[in-house]
Amino acid sequence: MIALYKINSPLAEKIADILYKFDQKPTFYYSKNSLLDQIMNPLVLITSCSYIEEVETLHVPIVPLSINLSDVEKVIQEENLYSNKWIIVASKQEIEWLKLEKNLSLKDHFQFIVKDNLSQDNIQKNSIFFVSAWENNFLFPPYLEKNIRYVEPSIATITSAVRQALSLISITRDMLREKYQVEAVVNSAHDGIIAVDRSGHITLTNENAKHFLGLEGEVIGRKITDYIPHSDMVRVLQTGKKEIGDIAKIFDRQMVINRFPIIISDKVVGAVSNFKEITEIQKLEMKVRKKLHHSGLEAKYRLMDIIGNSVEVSDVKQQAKLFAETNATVLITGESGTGKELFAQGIHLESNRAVCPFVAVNCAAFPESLLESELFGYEEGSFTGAQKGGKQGVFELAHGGTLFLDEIGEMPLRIQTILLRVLQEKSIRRIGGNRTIPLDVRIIAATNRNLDEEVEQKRFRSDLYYRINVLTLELPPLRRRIQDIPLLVQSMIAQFNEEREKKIETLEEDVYPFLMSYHWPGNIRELRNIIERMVLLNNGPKLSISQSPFLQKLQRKNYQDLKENQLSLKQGEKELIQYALNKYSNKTMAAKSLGIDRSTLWRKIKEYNL
Ligand SMILES: Nc1ncnc2c1ncn2[C@@H]1O[C@H](COP(=O)(O)OP(=O)(O)OP(=O)(O)O)[C@@H](O)[C@H]1O
Repeated sequence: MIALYKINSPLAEKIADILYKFDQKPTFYYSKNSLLDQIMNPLVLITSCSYIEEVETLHVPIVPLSINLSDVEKVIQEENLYSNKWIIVASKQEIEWLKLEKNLSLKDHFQFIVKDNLSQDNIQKNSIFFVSAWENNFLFPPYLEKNIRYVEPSIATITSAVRQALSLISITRDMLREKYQVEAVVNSAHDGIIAVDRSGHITLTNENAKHFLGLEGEVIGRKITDYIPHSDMVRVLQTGKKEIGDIAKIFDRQMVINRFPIIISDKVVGAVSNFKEITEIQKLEMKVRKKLHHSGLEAKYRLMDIIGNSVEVSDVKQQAKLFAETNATVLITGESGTGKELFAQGIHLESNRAVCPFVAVNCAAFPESLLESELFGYEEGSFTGAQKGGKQGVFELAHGGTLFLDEIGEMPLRIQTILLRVLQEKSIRRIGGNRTIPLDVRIIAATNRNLDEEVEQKRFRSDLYYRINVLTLELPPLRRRIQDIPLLVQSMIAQFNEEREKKIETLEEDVYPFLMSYHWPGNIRELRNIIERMVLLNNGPKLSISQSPFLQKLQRKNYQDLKENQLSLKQGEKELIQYALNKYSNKTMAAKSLGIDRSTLWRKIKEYNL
């Protein structure tokens, strides 16, 4: 909107007509107070240059309107006033304005008198007085009436002022939009933000900054050093250098502070600082990790979900529970497929790190160079093909939680050395980076190798071995816990039924002896695979050997295995007989299920002391 300040008729009507042509509705104000009540955005004032000082303090754009010398010359020409002496009477400001005009042929012939200095002494009767239209309330002596000409700004002058006002409105609108945008950004930030000008006066701040710095009331325009006597922003103003990640105390709170110079045309014109409480960053970090954690960095199995009632498994579960209460590194040993990762997850979920990420990495799955970046991450540009912005390694992803290093026995010696340093220093350095990132990660390592032997063979660092071998969990192979097979099988059938939409109820009883006498080199993973294939290929309610080529194969394989290894054969036979005896209270039935006669069964019972 364009407001007209202290503009009387007939000039007011003239300006209003021009404004209407530009689709603008004129609004007239005659006192500063009425204007103060009405200030709205974006508002531009058109007023005589005589009143500029009056309205300057309103901080709205002003377009000065004045008569100009060509307006005066036009009157001279129209009335042919060439023989007279010409005096221009106007306010001090308007005269200054007129004197600035250039290239006018008659300029040097005018005498300028500020209206307040007009007196009998400087009034010469034969002069012609050109009085600015704004000064029409000045009282001239009656005998001079005929010598007075009131000069108004021409249509061209007014039109140019209106055009100026319109372009100011559009600039103001853009500036206001930007201002609101900056305010919204600054206020929506969780950081404290404060900016100062070249001389250290505060030009902008948000509520968080006020809160952290304990600022009250209007602080804009005040010196930053009034509040923070040794403010580091003063140094940034002097050096023009940004300072990132400074850690300092502000009123007992540990803050991370960034400071940036504001540079225009190579000159430091101010500085801006943002700061955040370290605890806030840690909370955010935790949130991000939790989010990541939900997208895959999560443990699923609790210790109580691990199936098995055998003494062997119950003991290990008991031990794992105790380990979960500590923060110490755990080494889980056991053959492949015995459930080492399951136990690692169980310990994590039982520990006070349960809400934080559980990250598993298989050290045997990566070539040396990739394993290093997988574990410790890398900085941008550290090698060809490195991801923009760098990449977090699993150590960083597991911060606050547990990192499961599976098959640690396969880790190359060079990486073992880095890992040892990380465990000692509790911090990592990304590849190609020079900053140290402190971390809180619990390590659970697993191996199916004999690490003592690996150390002896110098394939595993002894110092790393001692470091990770604080608490050891030894998982029994499946052949040493065959009593758990029926339970495992039932739970697997239930799971595959759900996954494959099948309705298999159980396994025929006569299958168990074969499953229980097999030596299971692949342990539970192998059992799982076999059951899964059987479920896939059967539609009846029960899984039986005759329906399953896999079981038949297993039967033959079992026989061969037993033949190859007399010890296993004996052990398998003993366990098989024990199973049959537990299962059938009647020895005839037990013998029948084993495919032997009663007397052989009795002999075996004696032989194995059953
Ligand atoms: N007690 C259990 N109950 C049910 N399933 C189990 C049990 N233990 C292991 N499994 C299953 O066996 C498979 C192998 O388990 P896991 O990966 O934990 O073994 P691992 O010892 O870590 O093997 P590897 O040494 O090969 O990495 C998984 O599919 C797991 O779900």
